[in-house]
Amino acid sequence: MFSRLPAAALCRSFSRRVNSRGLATASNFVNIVEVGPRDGLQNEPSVIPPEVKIELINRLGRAGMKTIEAGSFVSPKWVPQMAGTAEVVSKMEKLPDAKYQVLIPNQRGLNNLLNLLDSSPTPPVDEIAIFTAATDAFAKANTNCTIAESLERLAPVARAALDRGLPVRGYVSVVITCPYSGKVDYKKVRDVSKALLDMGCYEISLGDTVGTGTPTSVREMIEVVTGAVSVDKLAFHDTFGMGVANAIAALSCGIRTLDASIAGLGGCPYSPGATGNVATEDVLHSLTDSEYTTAGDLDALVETGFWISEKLGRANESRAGKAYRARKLRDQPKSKL
Ligand SMILES: CC(C)(COP(=O)([O-])OP(=O)([O-])OC[C@H]1O[C@@H](n2cnc3c(N)ncnc32)[C@H](O)[C@@H]1OP(=O)([O-])[O-])[C@@H](O)C(=O)NCCC(=O)NCCSC(=O)C[C@@](C)(O)CC(=O)[O-]
Repeated sequence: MFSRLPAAALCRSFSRRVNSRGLATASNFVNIVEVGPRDGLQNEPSVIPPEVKIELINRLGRAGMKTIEAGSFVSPKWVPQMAGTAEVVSKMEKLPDAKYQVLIPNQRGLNNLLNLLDSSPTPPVDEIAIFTAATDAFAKANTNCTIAESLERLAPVARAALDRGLPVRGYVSVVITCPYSGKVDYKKVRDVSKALLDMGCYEISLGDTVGTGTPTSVREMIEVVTGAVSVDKLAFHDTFGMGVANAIAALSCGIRTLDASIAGLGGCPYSPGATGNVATEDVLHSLTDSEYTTAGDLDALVETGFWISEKLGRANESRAGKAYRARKLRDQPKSKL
């Protein structure tokens, strides 16, 4: 099964193309960005010990995830759960063939990261992600400023990060619906994506933060955005039950990077009513025996999904994870149960 092979092995069988981050890509190779340790955990109500976050990142790396968002350097007053990110990234196991990124909201966050890099013998992270939104209402709720103000704030952050050799990924939230101002104008998604690319972002992740997207609306949105932005620089991120269907719709439009979160964890604290992200296990399962290939050991990810769900005392939201676990229990000899 392709999805269980390491990325390097998968890529060898395709004509190689190297993107701006140096990762080998092929026309049907899908990069999955594992956002569980950041987006997945940021909204959890109880304090998660750093050792659990570190173990989660380590397990995801060992399960073959090639891009892992390890945490964020945001204000702890806004998102208390991410307060210990410096400790987490300093102590996590950093595998040489994986990329680790952190989310940065402003110059203060970047300075905190750069101080950490300066005092670390080896860089704990490889790149940063910056974020804004397609509506002023959401940008204000999430970052206390309008879109225009956020772009003004982020431009020097991106420049400084690039000067330090840190590639920058861009997020645009609420690309379909805004929880505060309703249906989103896709032209705004296009313009904000372009502004982030002009700042030097190597890729834009389009977030259906509320999770109201359907394959039809996702295609419509991508069609408008790709009028101005090259398609291989887009990624798709989803937070609700249409995630897998929307991910497949995005792939059919040429998107080759998908954000996903182990066990379907997460969501933005400033998107009221939204449930978790599309589960990594579900995305991997949906690519099984398909025209697409990806990295990641599905068995190890299923176990990791159950492990973190148990640690958090919550239900595992991955349908595929639950089905694989049930099958394994069914197939196990009775003596081992
Ligand atoms: C942007 C700000 C900081 C503006 O917040 P603000 O209140 O306007 O900023 P401020 O400069 O007035 O700072 C407020 C306090 O925070 C401190 N502070 C300020 N910055 C930092 C920092 N970097 N690190 C540590 N501390 C910081 C600052 O020092 C001050 O402390 P005080 O003086 O009151 O003691 C705030 O709104 C913020 O941190 N927002 C982040 C919210 C967030 O993390 N949301 C979730 C991530 S986005 C997401 O999940 C969506 C995504 C990306 O996954 C895609 C999708 O699905 O849509």
